[in-house]
Amino acid sequence: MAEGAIDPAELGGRLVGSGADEVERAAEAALRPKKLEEFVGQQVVRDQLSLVLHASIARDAAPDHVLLSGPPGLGKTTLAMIIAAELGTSLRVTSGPAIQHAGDLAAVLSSLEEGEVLFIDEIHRLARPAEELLYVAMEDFRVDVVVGKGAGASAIPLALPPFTVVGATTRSGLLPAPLRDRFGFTGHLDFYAAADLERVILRSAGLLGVEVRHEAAHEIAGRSRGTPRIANRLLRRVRDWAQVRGDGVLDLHAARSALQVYEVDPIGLDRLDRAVLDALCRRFGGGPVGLTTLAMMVGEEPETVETVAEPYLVREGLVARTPRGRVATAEAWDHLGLEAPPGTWAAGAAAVEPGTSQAARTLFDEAEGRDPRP
Ligand SMILES: Nc1ncnc2c1ncn2[C@@H]1O[C@H](COP(=O)(O)OP(=O)(O)OP(=O)(O)O)[C@@H](O)[C@H]1O
Repeated sequence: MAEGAIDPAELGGRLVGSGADEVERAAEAALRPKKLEEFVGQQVVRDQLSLVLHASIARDAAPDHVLLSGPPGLGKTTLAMIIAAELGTSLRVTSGPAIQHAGDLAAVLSSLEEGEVLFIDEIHRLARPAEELLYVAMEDFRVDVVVGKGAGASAIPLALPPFTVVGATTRSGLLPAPLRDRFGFTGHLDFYAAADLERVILRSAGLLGVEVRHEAAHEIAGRSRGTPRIANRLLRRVRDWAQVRGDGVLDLHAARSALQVYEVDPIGLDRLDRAVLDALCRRFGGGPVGLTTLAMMVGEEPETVETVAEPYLVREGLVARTPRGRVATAEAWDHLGLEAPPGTWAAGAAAVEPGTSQAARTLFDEAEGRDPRP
């Protein structure tokens, strides 16, 4: 690597993608809040959860099962760890995709100790037989162990000690109602306000032992897509820049220069996001255009465009999903510094319906199976 170059290998992917790989998870571990009071923002969920936990501690009983829903990188795993820590118990971790058969889940459940917290990430991806086993375990603290095969098979009930399931999901709409109903408390994590992300950045900078100016924290927060994981990731990249090309202090100049190197624009769009907008507006006159065609134009798989770039573009009101395909909103044209020509969807939609971005968000929420935001 050339002297002064910044190595993006640690990222293992997109700088502003909200998922995380193994390498990144290790970097994140050091920055995780350990107590509820250190968990920044999400005031409503924090208050509600605090009541659930303190009541259970006062009663000396395992709390109700907890379901945490919300997009990736907003703190579901962190909250699960905090729940176990606040209860003074240990956390067992598994995930929907890791459990292939009901027997795998039975093995995990039957090894739980009294009061332990079982964290099931991506719980909406559990296979149906495992789901059914989980209902019974959550409700009756019992698993039925099947012995033998075929007509001679019998189920031997095995009592489990009281425990608490913390389920995390990015798609709560996909959870079957019987499973959702087994959770006594559901907390929905929403994207963070910029002021909260600034606090996340200042806290993380303290833990990393770097000096960050308020204006720099503000700048990074504004480009972090409402997501603490991205805020921490951008902070680490700005730290790299400051150490390699600056004087080690994370000031506004360092923040802007580093984020320019990584092509993260002032509202947090990266190269793929901009390529999608560009193709939509310049190549397809603002759409509507089908996902496959759009993906082909930007040289990506349709799934990548749909799951990686599109959610944020839709949330920001730059792209709308209509029954006839993707369309660029007036905000998208604006962001690219272009004027929506007459006859485009944006020009027409803006004239008919002034709250274009709200309309786009509503479409997105409906597509995600969530209630449209007010
Ligand atoms: N409220 C918060 N305050 C401070 N840091 C936070 C907060 N929420 C998340 N973080 C940080 O963001 C990173 C990602 O959080 P976490 O892994 O808990 O997200 P997640 O919702 O479980 O994501 P995924 O669904 O991808 O597993 C962690 O490093 C964590 O420390």
